[in-house]
This record gives sequence, C-alpha cells and structure tokens, in this order.
Amino acid sequence: MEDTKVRGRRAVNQSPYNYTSEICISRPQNTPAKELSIQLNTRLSHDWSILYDHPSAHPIDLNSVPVIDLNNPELTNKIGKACEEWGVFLIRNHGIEPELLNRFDSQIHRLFALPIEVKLKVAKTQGTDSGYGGAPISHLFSKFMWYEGFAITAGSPVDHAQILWPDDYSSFCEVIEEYKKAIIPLGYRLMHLMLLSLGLTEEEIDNSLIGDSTKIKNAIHLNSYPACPDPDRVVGLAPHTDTGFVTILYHNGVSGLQVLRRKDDIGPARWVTVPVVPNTFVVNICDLMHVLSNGTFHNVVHRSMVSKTNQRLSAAYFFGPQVDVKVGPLSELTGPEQGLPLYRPVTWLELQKLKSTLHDKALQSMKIEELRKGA
Ligand SMILES: C=C1C[C@]23C[C@@]1(O)CC[C@H]2[C@@]12CCC[C@@](C)(C(=O)O1)[C@H]2[C@@H]3C(=O)O
Ligand SMILES: O=C(O)CCC(=O)C(=O)O
Ligand SMILES: [Fe+2]
Repeated sequence: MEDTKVRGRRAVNQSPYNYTSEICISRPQNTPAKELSIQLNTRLSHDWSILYDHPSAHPIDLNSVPVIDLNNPELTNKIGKACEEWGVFLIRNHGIEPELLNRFDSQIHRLFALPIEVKLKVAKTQGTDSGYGGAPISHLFSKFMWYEGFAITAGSPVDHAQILWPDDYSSFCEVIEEYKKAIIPLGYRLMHLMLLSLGLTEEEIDNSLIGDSTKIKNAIHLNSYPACPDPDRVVGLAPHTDTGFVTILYHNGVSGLQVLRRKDDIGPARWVTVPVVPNTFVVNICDLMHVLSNGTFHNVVHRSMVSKTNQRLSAAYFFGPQVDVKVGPLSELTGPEQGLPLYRPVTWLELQKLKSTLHDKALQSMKIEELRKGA
C-alpha cells in the first residue's frame, strides 16, 4: 500500500513527457537562471491533491449536457435554452465529414508523438502566441498541468510545420486548412442562431458584429493530455472559462472534459462529465458571448481531467472579436423595457489581461453597477 503511494507520488511529480518540458517551454526569455529556478521551485509538481479535493463528477448525471441535432425544426429555441441553462451543448448532424475528422485526428496525433526535442524547436516564445507549449493558463496556477498544446493563432502553421517535418509538412497544413474551411461556417451559423434565439431579427444580426466577418477573429488550439499513472491527483487543464464568443471542441473520444453545473433545483454546484457521443462537437459559451447577451447566456466553467490508460487529444476552435473591436451588450437587448446594460464594452485582449490579474472576478469588475460604486 505504502509502496503504491510512494510510486504514485513520484509519478505525478515527474513530467508527463519524461522531460521537464513545461520548464523549458515557459522560461521567459532573458530571465536569469537563478531567478527562474526560485520561481519554479514553488511549483515543481503535477500533484494537485493538496490544492483541490478533486470532487469527482457523477458518472451519469440524469440532467446531462444537452445534445442538439442541427436538423431539429426547433433548433433556435433548443440552442437558446442550452446557452442559458448550461452554456455548453453537443451538436450532431453538423455536416463535417468523419473522413476529414479522421485525417485531422491523425495529424494531431502525429504532432504530439514527435520527440520532445523536435517539438521544442517550435516552442512559443515571449511575445508570440503560436507554437508548442504548456497550458496557456499555467501562470494562474501553482501546479503543472498534465498537458501539452500547440496553438495556431495567425494564419497558416506552415513555418512551424516545415521545422517539425522538413520532408512532409504539407499533409499537416492541408488538413488544418480543410478543417478551418469546414468549421468557420459552422461557428458563424451557431452564433447567428444564438442571436436569433435572443430575439434579434435577421436584419439586426446582419448589422451586428456577429454579422460582419471582418470583425471576427479565430484561432485553433491543439491539446494533448497523455495517459497518467495516477489520474486522480493531476489536472489536465485547470478550471477556466474561454474568453471569446464561442468555442467548438473536437476530441478523440477519450472522456475527460467536465463542466461546472451551477446550483439548481436538482442540487448544489457540481462537476458534470461531458458525455462522449460519436460524431458530435462540444460547443462552449465564452465570456464575450455572455457580455453580448447582457448576461443571458452562461459562460461555462470547464476543466479537463486525464485518463489512466488513454491519451486524450482535442482541438479547440475559438471564435472571438478582432483585436480592436470592443464588445458590450447588444443594444437590441437593453432599453427602458429590457433593462440596463450590465457590462461596459471591452476588447478580447483587455478581458484576457483582466482575467490574468483578477481571475474569476474579471467580469464582475466590468459590471456597470460595480463601476458606479467605485466612482
Ligand atoms: C485565441 C485564444 C483563446 C485563448 C487565448 C488564445 O490566444 C489562444 C489560447 C486560448 C486559451 C486556451 C486555454 C484557455 C484560455 C482561456 C487560455 O488561457 O488560452 C484560452 C484563451 C481564451 O479563451 O481567451
Ligand atoms: O480539451 C478539452 O477537453 C478542453 C480544452 C479547453 O477547454 C480549451 O482549449 O480551452
Ligand atoms: Fe477552454
């Protein structure tokens, strides 16, 4: 028994890649080695058990995440209800070919299967947000996550792909391009349906920032959670909300994503495991969609847990506003009858910065009521 414990502790104190990859990846350029080692000594562990009680989600929650068929005649209402009550839902009949998803999956697998020293050649550096690295939210937490990622934020990944696979980089780039072409219209369709469900007319949607594709920016984040010998003591990706409008998540069918269900008639706040349903994507409502809807849609807190036996792979496609676009509550949703706007307008970057200092209190700090109190 004691032996198992000791082995378990060793296991989670090691890097999942048999290499201190997060240290190398996240070393800020120009940080003196001594200073860096002082910063890192406080968090040289993947063991979260002393920080979190790891409340495990019920394997089957009768009131589970909605699964929405995009061919459903009641589609708009169903999406509106899911965005309000859950802030997350699964979509089926989304029109993206399984054959494309299989090729996409193979390339994600191929990327993370590369030796660590090859992946580190395309590591994110300070000031860039594309490339290989640890969890982007890692600076907010005192422990390492059981995670590695690859971000494609601006255009094509060709420069990185050429370094990773000098002799065959095009198969990766081609599949990323095909995936983007398929997923972008799906994202626009979902955001359009969300605004319809809030009562906006087609014309109002066309005139809103959701109707103007030049105001929307997107990015893709490939995620890998290696299998872990002691999964109950580690966290794949720590609890967070996404900051943009919506995220469409592909995954390889290994369970792990959990959402925080708010307190309701059925019970207290609790983690719910998102079920694995073949041929579906997960759609998350993010912070700026919550703001745009004037608080009607729920920006869901989620986290990713890991498996003892299987590597979980996922690809998050983030849709948000262009850098210079400020997002506030839609004017159609506020007024003498509907009520006052709850939030001041904010850009994507501004909100990300607020979250890095104020954590889950960032949105609260943008509340107009809160600003008036401070004035
Ligand atoms: C487009 C993006 C969304 C994201 C920041 C990023 O520039 C690329 C990484 C994304 C991610 C993934 C994990 C959670 C998250 C909150 C984070 O810190 O990095 C999201 C960011 C976001 O939703 O803003
Ligand atoms: O991989 C997952 O299950 C979740 C990924 C995620 O939340 C993110 O990339 O923001
Ligand atoms: Fe997320």
